[in-house]
Amino acid sequence: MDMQSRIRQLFLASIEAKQQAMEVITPHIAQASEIMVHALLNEGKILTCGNGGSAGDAQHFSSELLNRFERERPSLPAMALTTDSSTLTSIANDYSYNEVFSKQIRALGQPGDVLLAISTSGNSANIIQAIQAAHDREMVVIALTGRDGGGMASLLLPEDVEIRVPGSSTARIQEVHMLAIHCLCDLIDNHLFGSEE
Ligand SMILES: O=C(CO)[C@@H](O)[C@H](O)[C@H](O)[C@H](O)COP(=O)(O)O
Ligand SMILES: [Zn+2]
Repeated sequence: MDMQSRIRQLFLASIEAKQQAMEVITPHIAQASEIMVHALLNEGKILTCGNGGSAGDAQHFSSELLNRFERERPSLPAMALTTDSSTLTSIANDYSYNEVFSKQIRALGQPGDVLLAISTSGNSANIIQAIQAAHDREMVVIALTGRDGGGMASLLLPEDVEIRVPGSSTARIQEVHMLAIHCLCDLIDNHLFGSEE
């Protein structure tokens, strides 16, 4: 296959992944945005984590809250747990890579805060431990997953929300995760600062 055909094929696969996901995850994105708005209105903050591309997604979301999304508005409290290399390397070195997020959550998480936990497989051990730590700190968990939700899905409590993207390609699931994150930013801004068409 030539390069341009391959690129078109990838675009079409991404469009199809988004169309399939739209039917399934729309209500869960709405529910997740309500939980985040409730936390932000009650002095809560949002902590985010993920590995690889999902670490980038976690940072993408927190920067849009901390700085701005599409309009001028006050900064909102969010923090990615993926960025402090001293903390990450020392926890991984002294304890285990599986604890790089959970240890930070046990220190920073407060009751009423939200954890946005991102994993396409739902099976990354450090994300699973992050969810356990968030529950211990009485935080609500929003899980962005894929495939069958993995170990993350079975850990969630009734007050948590899973946004599970159908499909099995990590790349396609990540592309839908990014759209879901922008939906969350849009819904949060509209709720807190008035709707914009
Ligand atoms: O971005 C990509 C693939 O598109 C990779 O970096 C990918 O995020 C990494 O392999 C992650 O470690 C996968 O973890 P997870 O989504 O299963 O939790
Ligand atoms: Zn990637």
